[in-house]
Amino acid sequence: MTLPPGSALPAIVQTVRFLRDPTRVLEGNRRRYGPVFRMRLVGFPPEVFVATAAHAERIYRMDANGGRAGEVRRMFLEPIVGQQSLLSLDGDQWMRHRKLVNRPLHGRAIAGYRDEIADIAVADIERWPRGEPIDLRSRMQDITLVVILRLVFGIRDAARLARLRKLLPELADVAGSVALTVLPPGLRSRMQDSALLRRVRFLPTTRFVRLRAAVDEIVYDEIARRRATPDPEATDVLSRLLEARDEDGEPLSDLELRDELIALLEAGHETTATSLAWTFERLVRTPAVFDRLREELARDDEQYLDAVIKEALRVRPVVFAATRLLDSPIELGGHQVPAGWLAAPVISLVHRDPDVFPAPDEFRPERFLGEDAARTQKSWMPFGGGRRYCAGAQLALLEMRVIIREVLDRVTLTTHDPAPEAERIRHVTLVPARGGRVVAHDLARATC
Ligand code: HEM
Repeated sequence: MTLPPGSALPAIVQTVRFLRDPTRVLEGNRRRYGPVFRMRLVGFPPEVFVATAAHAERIYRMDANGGRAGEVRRMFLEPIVGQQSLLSLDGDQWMRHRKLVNRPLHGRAIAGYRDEIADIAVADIERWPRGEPIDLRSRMQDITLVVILRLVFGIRDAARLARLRKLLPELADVAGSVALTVLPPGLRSRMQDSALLRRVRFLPTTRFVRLRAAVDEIVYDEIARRRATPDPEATDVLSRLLEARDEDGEPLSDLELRDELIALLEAGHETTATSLAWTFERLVRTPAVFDRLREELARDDEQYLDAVIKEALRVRPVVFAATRLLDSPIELGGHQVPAGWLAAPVISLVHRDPDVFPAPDEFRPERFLGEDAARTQKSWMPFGGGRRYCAGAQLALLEMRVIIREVLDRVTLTTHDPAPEAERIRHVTLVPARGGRVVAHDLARATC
């Protein structure tokens, strides 16, 4: 059996092209080589990409045995999320964490969050300037950051909340900056650990270490305070994790709790904010859908809202691939993929499969309503798949539902530019190149 087909261009050329326009490169490769193709990206093992739900499913099935997602993510995320979180662990350790973290992030545990998410959103929307362009992605980041700090970290103290609201975006920015991520991991950690280099202020590692230390000080102090005075009524995720015990009756250590909190923030804050920004970016450019959504919400029917959210996550999935590192070889589409390779279901390509989603570039929430909905099920994977399926998917969908409703209850949004915003790569996500720019108008004034 042969290796999957792919470009013979040098890795550096493939990488530069990919970073400039990932969707176009991936689409181009699918057209040229079919639904299973290989690429070389600088600094990473050889990688196979797949573009159909059936092939993606085969890769997700490796989660039980032979596919490591944690090791892949550590290549990007270890400096910020550490080694002891759901994002970065594999094997039995990962399973122990997953069981403990799943409980506070599911079903009834988060159902009670609705009102608090709405209050956080309303407080922010009230402050939006009216009649001038705003960058929706950063507005949404503000909202989803406070949601995580209050409902996941359980922070109530206003001064502490304000401090983390300032520090965390700065930390995320420097952690994801090109200057830091291009450094090979070994060199990066030596630079971070060197007392001498830490005095060189302009180095990205110096700024990163300083910010991480400032955040850690607050997070560890919060953990210590809450251990000292547990509140049995508290419903935030940290309070529940402090109570949680594994099968051997062991709690999570302070280090594990720290890594887990930062991982939930890292995985859950920008992804949700960007998905919301894309949803509005699509809505303002598809007036018929926007009008129908308003009408259905006025009737208090959320079915169409759910379809809008699904369609936005389909046509603009923020995480474009759910990558695994292969422990053992796998056969994909008649090709042999060796152990040691990366294997990535490309979510954005699966979501554009024209056999499942006719006219895939159109924003058509109706695909997810009525009889059509059933055949989309296996091919809709914005939250990944297999055992590593997003642990915060229910919370993310709840946030999106509540925040969109609160926005539409208060303002109407318009754009002067009918052209779609381009996709720009940021860390492992695809964000709107102009930040999801819209103009907000007070509802009362706009409708009179
Ligand atoms: C719309 C928003 C979100 C999107 C699109 C999203 C997407 C994803 C994707 C694609 C993965 C990788 C799955 C895989 O490898 O198969 C993932 C993993 C993860 N997500 Fe999300 N996510 C979102 C929101 C959240 C939120 C709100 C949280 C928690 C507060 C969260 C926590 C996690 C965690 C902990 C993982 C790692 C799970 C594991 O490996 O066991 N995510 N997410």
